[in-house]
Amino acid sequence: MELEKFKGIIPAFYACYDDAGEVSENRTKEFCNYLFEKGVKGLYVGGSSGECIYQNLDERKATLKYVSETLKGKLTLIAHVGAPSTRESVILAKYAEELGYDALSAIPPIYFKLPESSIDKYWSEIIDSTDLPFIIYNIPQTTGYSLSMNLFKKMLENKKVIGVKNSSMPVMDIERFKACGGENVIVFNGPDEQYVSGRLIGADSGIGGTYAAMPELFLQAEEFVSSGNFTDARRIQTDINDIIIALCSLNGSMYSAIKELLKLRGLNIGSVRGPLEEVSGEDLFKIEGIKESIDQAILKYRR
Ligand SMILES: CC(=O)N[C@H](C=O)[C@@H](O)[C@H](O)[C@H](O)CO
Ligand SMILES: CC(=O)C(=O)O
Repeated sequence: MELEKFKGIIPAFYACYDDAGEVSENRTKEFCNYLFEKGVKGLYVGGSSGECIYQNLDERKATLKYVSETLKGKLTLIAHVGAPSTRESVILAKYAEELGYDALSAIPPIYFKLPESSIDKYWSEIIDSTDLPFIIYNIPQTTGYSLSMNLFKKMLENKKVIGVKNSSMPVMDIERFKACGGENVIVFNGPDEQYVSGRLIGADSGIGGTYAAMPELFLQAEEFVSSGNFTDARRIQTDINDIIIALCSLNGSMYSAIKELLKLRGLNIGSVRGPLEEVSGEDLFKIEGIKESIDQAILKYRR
């Protein structure tokens, strides 16, 4: 399996809505082109940032389709197909394969706290439904399940499993998954606030929810890491973290803050879907300052 195409900055794609809150073909395609022009490696479509659990099957399929129509063959496309039931996940997986996606990914089952045997079965049924490679999504803070080394090893016995996107907070988890998987397995850094440390401890690549808000800064961080310039890598991580903390300190959800920020950066992809809340009142004005910080950080490191 050729893993190079998965190595680089892979933003998690946001849900793109029109002003009435419906999935928007135009805005989805505009967002695709925006990120392509920034120079990212690929996209992770339909995950947390894609508001997957708030969209029905048709809406998720539409988004997968618009993205592949715009970027197939141009960027590495990963389809997140995790859904409440195995049945729906398999429908999405087969559809992503038809559309030419490069890989599938899924969170563990949500809502019921199921035993590990059910998680194994869930992922395996998705994997068996197509010929695509599969990336496990470990995100204990939202799913309540923390991937065990046992299940990780067991999943790796299936050659279609190429890696894990690890969003748990201890960077050591990345080191452990990498030590267990070795060279032929790809570990993606999840927490954007730890991109640099994740890469240093063994992550081969990154998939993140705030990359699309400031792709320039993550691309620059990656360049510092890969060229061994750790002083600047650490400095830019601090600038990134100040920005993420500012985005998360507003009323409303982080995704709403990011979408308002993107409007100031010249791209309108609508707002968020309830129960996610919109940023409102005084806090809306603070986003102007966050945009300034991003602009300044971009200039600071540009040579
Ligand atoms: C818990 C969560 O959503 N994690 C995302 C995925 O790994 C991250 O990319 C965050 O969006 C990011 O680190 C900001 O906190
Ligand atoms: C990485 C992320 O935020 C997502 O799952 O969409």
